[in-house]
Amino acid sequence: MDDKRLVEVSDLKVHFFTDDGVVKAVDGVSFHIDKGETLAVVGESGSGKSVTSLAMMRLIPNPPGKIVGGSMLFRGKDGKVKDLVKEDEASMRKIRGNDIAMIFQEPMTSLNPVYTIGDQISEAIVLHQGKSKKEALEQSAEMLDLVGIPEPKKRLSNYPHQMSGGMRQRVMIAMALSCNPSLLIADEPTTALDVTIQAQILELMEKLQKEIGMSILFITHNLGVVAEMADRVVVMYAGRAVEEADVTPIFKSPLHPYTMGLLNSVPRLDLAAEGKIRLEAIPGNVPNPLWLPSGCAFHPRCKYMQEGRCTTDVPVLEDAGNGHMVRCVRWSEIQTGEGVKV
Ligand SMILES: Nc1ncnc2c1ncn2[C@@H]1O[C@H](COP(=O)(O)OP(=O)(O)OP(=O)(O)O)[C@@H](O)[C@H]1O
Repeated sequence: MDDKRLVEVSDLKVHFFTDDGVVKAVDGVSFHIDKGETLAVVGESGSGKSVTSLAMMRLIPNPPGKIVGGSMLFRGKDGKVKDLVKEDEASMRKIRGNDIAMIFQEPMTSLNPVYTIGDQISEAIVLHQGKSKKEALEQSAEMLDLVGIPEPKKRLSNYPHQMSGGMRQRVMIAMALSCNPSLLIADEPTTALDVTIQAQILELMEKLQKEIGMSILFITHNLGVVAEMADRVVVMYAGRAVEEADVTPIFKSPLHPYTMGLLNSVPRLDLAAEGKIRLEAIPGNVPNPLWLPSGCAFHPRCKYMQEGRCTTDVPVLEDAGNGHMVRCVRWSEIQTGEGVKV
C-alpha cells in the first residue's frame, strides 16, 4: 500500500442472512483514504453507508450479518499494514479506540446515562493508554477544553442528561479523540442537531483534524455537509459505489444520473436568489434490497434508462479520466448528449 495511504478497501461485501433472504447491504465496494484526508460516503437511506462504516470497525452484528468478501487494509500507528477483515477480535479491540474511533448521530446511544462524563472519557484513556485514573481525569478535562466545553473541570462531574445535544456531541468527539486515532469514522454526527450547532460541530471537527492530522470517513446523506467537509466523495446506491471523485468534480460535473439526481434535489440558495431554483426529487424509492432490479439497480428511477442495456447489463465502475470513477453504461453518452432522449 502506498505510503500516504491509511485505508484501502477492496471489493468489500457485507451480507445479512435473514429469514426472508440474503440482503447484500454492501456488495463490492472499494475506496481508499489517504492520511489527513476526509472521504465522504453519501447516498439515500439504505444504500449501505452505515454498514460500510460498521464493517471497518468490524462491528457487524453476526448473525445475521457477515463480511463475505474483500479486504480492508489499514495502516496501524506502528506503520504496519493489516487487513481488518482477517484480524482477530482481540486485535480489533486494540485497533478500536487506539487507531480508529467512531462517532454516531445520537450521542445518547453511546454515552452511558448512569456514569459521569469524566468517568466515561477517563475510562477510555485508562483502558487504551494505561494511565492512572488521576492522570486520565486531567487529560479528560483537557479534551473537553479542546472541544470547546466551558469550565471543563466542573463538567467532568456532569451526567449526560445534564448537557444539551450539541454539548453531548462534543463530549462524544472528545471521547473519540482522547486516544489520538488516525481514523475517525463519523456517521451522520450532526443530523440530530439544529443548523447553528451543526455548523459549530463541523467547524470543530475540521479544526481538530488539522491539529491532530487524522483522516475522517464521513457518512452522510447531506450534500451541504459533503461540500463543507470532504476532499473526496463516494456515492453509494443499493450497496454499490456508483461514483467516486474529488469533491469539486462531484458537484461541478457529476457523471452518474443518481449523483445528478441527488444534487438536483438539494435546495441551493444561490440559484434561488437568481430565480433559477429547480428542485426535483428523484422519482421512486430505494429498491428493496431483497429484490434488486436487474442490470443497473438504479435503472427504474433513471431518466436516461435504455431498455435492453440498463435493464440487463450490470455496469462496472470505470475511470472516466483523472480518477473520476463512474458505474453507468451510458455516462459518456449522457455527457456528450449523443443519442440521449429525456
Ligand atoms: N441487522 C441487519 N439485518 C438485516 N439487514 C440489515 C441489517 N442492518 C442493515 N441491514 C440492511 O442493509 C442495508 C444498508 O443499510 P445501511 O444502514 O448501511 O444504510 P444507510 O445507507 O446507512 O442508511 P441510513 O442513512 O438510513 O443509515 C439496508 O437495506 C438495511 O436494511
